[in-house]
Amino acid sequence: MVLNETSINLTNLTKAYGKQEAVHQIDLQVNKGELFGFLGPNGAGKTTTIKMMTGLLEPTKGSVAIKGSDIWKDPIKAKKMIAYVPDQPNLYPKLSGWDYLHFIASVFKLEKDEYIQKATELLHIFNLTDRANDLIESYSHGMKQKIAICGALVHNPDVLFLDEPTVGLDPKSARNLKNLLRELCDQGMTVFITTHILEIAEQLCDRIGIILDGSIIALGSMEELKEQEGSADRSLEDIFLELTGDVDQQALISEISKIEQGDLK
Ligand SMILES: Nc1ncnc2c1ncn2[C@@H]1O[C@H](COP(=O)(O)OP(=O)(O)OP(=O)(O)O)[C@@H](O)[C@H]1O
Repeated sequence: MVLNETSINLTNLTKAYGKQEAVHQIDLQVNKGELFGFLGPNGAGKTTTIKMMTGLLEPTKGSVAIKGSDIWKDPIKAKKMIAYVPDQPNLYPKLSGWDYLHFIASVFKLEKDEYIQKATELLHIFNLTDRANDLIESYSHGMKQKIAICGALVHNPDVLFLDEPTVGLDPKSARNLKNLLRELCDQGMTVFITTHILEIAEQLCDRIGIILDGSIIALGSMEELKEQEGSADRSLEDIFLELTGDVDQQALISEISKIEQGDLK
């Protein structure tokens, strides 16, 4: 359910590392209840953008507002409304899963009866109930990712940022996460995900933004992107590869594979 109310507002957002701009003058609005997918090839500027959006990296120029609060000028108010799960979450290895969730609840000053039921449900959804009293250091990569997602959701953020959320998850956990994200958006949460898995963006996201060399080069729903690219029966993969220029490389890949097979005469 996408509501006509802006949850995330990026204005002229720019990040330069030395002389090189990794993110260049991005303007973007994401609405309440929207599930937004941010795609782009390696090095395009996705992580740099998401880090600026979550207050971890200071923009060189421009601003990020979460429900009207600037993440740099009014960080406490803005950060109370968001949760961020990076692709390699930084967890406390000497805490158990439950300790971690209690810790998050204490940071956000949640009432016990407010979060225990929610945390119990989240642990169940992600198949972590039986391991919740074990130390996080004993968790697999996927389990660490899942407890980080539980921690992000336990305080019911207005806006959730996820960097490559399904990488490392088994198919059942990935499906449960996708269903959960859709449900949370339908209830009014705004979700911003980066992904390299185009199928996920295609099936799950209300709108997709494609970033290349720090600029957004395509933006819209799947239908709108197909219309913009002039063909209704193309997949997001076709559109993505064409827009990001990878189609040209296909010829090179074929040449190299011919050389390797020894049949280039
Ligand atoms: N700390 C840094 N110092 C200098 N350059 C950086 C730094 N961090 C990122 N960059 C550069 O900024 C550009 C964007 O990087 P970023 O990590 O945002 O890309 P990405 O889209 O997340 O890529 P990937 O899909 O590979 O994770 C790249 O050219 C990268 O080399």
